[in-house]
Amino acid sequence: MDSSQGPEFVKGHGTQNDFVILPDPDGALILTDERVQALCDRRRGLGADGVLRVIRAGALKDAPADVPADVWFMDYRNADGSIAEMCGNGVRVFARYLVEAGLAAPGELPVGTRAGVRPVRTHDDGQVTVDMGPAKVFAESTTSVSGHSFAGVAVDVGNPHLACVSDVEIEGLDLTAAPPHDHHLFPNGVNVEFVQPLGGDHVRMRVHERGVGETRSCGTGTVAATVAALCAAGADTGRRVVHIPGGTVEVAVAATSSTLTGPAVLVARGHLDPAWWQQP
Ligand SMILES: N[C@@H](CCC[C@H](N)C(=O)O)C(=O)O
Repeated sequence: MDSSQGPEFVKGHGTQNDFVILPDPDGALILTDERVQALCDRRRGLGADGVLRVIRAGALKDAPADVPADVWFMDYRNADGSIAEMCGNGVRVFARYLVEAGLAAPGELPVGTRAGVRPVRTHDDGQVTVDMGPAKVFAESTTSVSGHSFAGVAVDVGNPHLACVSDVEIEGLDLTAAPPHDHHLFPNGVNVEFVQPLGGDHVRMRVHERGVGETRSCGTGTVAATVAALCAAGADTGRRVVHIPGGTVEVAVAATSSTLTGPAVLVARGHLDPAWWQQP
């Protein structure tokens, strides 16, 4: 890196869930909560829902032991600086970056995450498929928004979700504040999805994300939404086309795993100003 330049960044999104990508293979950057918050701030920073640091698993102290040291690891941070175990849209954008940067060949590639290694496949049409691992229902719970009460299922997608299926018109829900949740069931917070069946395999979804707020899409959330929609239809496995404000993804749920397929777009590349990086 030229000493007159700050760290390199790339901006990208998956169905408008947007991220700042920070290439940092050896873990040289000191990625404080304050820097993540500033990077994600849409006025004083670049603006994003989260940060994806690109680091070799062997260079990250808290990488899970089952992630080989030479695998590229997605060190994900929410906009508030908090660490989350998994980010489904982020993994797609991360894989797109690895291929565009010449760090991985197109096609099948592994990505390390705090939920373990996730196999990813990049497609020539710009779509990316992630094997999201098992999505496990572990309880039932409730929340309430805009005067409506919602019953939902707690789903572990590597990170925690409460996915609520109803016939309520979700467009009108006020998601400016975090929906209330059971703190005993979700001691580390929760992502809350509101799911509206549209007929056939199609559902509409909105989400309030832990550590971010309402986002235009949440990949792990679309998996939780699909599990909940299948449950509501009396099924354990199947597929759903999930329509989120930022676009459309396809989710398939099998007995022991799930896949998420959707677009991944790189928007811009550049370098942070060195003075800004020192005092964001
Ligand atoms: N938007 C992400 C989820 C990011 C993490 C989530 N906010 C959490 O804290 O668990 C996705 O695409 O899955």
